[in-house]
Amino acid sequence: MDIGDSVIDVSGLRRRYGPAGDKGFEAVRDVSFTVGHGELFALLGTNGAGKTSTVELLEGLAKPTAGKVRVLGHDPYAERRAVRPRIGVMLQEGGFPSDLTVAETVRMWAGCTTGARPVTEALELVDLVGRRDVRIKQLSGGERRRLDLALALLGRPEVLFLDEPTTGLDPEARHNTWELVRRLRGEGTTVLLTTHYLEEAEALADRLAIMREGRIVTSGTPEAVIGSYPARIRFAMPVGWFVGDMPPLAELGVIRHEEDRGRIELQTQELQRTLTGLLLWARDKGVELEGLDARAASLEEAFLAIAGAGTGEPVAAGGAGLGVDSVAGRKA
Ligand SMILES: Nc1ncnc2c1ncn2[C@@H]1O[C@H](COP(=O)(O)OP(=O)(O)OP(=O)(O)O)[C@@H](O)[C@H]1O
Repeated sequence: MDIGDSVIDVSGLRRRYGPAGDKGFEAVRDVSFTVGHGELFALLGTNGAGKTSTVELLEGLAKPTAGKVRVLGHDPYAERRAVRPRIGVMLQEGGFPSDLTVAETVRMWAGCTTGARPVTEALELVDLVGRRDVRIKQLSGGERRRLDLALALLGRPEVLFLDEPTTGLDPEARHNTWELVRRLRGEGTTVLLTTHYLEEAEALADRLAIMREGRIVTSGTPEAVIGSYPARIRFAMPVGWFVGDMPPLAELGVIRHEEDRGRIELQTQELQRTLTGLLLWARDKGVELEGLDARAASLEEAFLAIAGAGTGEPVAAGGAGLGVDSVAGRKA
């Protein structure tokens, strides 16, 4: 399989809990996306947005109410036997017998896995070799999470589903997990990640989708999603100078500005143009822009604007349509 071939293909996916009509609840509403070979795709959204309900359909754990799912070219529910040995699944709750040790658990799991990695290799991947003889019930929450990951990786899966893989991990363990996920992706593993950590999605994802109320409301590369939100320039005007002394803000590409006790914030979709205009003006007038700070929007800002908005319709940034689409783009 070549890079770019689609490994996960989802179209018109719907999942309803309970009966049709008012008594039931449709958690996934017409979701479509593809994930290419060796790509890392992150599914984001607030609690209850429908991420787990979607991922469970991809893992073959439930049958969609409507729509199509293909993983490695197969229907993961109807053709579970063809798909299951080639995927690795890290659920939110592992739920292992708590009296077994770490090594016993991995060995037990390996017994049900074709072509399993040796126990030590699996534990090395997640830095748990030193904890191999500890009982599951004595592990910390973060250590259990790492064991969940080791088990998901046991069969050297071609497709890896990671449901909030770093929840409860300390910063070092989180960064180690990121490195491992990057390495696996570098080796050609396709990864579908759900996470509440936006910096995790920003650091790892080739593309991401933000869900709200069962629908994908935005998708694209992290750069494209972030780029559709305005950058901000902040500074303080020296005493005696006012915004009105500057060139007309619209001519500098400013789409919005705020002023609070001499602190100015300019928002722009054209950071370089606005900043250049501002700095040329300041130099010409000999104005010192105190505490000057210019930065692009963060994924967090974009996420809050998109995921937090009230309706099920695609969200507009600064009044304009987002226009961000699922054009494939890969991180180097
Ligand atoms: N078995 C179920 N029966 C009825 N409703 C359910 C069931 N499972 C989930 N839901 C509902 O479906 C919606 C989507 O839930 P889901 O777990 O997919 O969201 P999520 O995006 O994964 O949330 P989180 O970030 O909290 O894990 C929620 O409103 C939830 O209450």
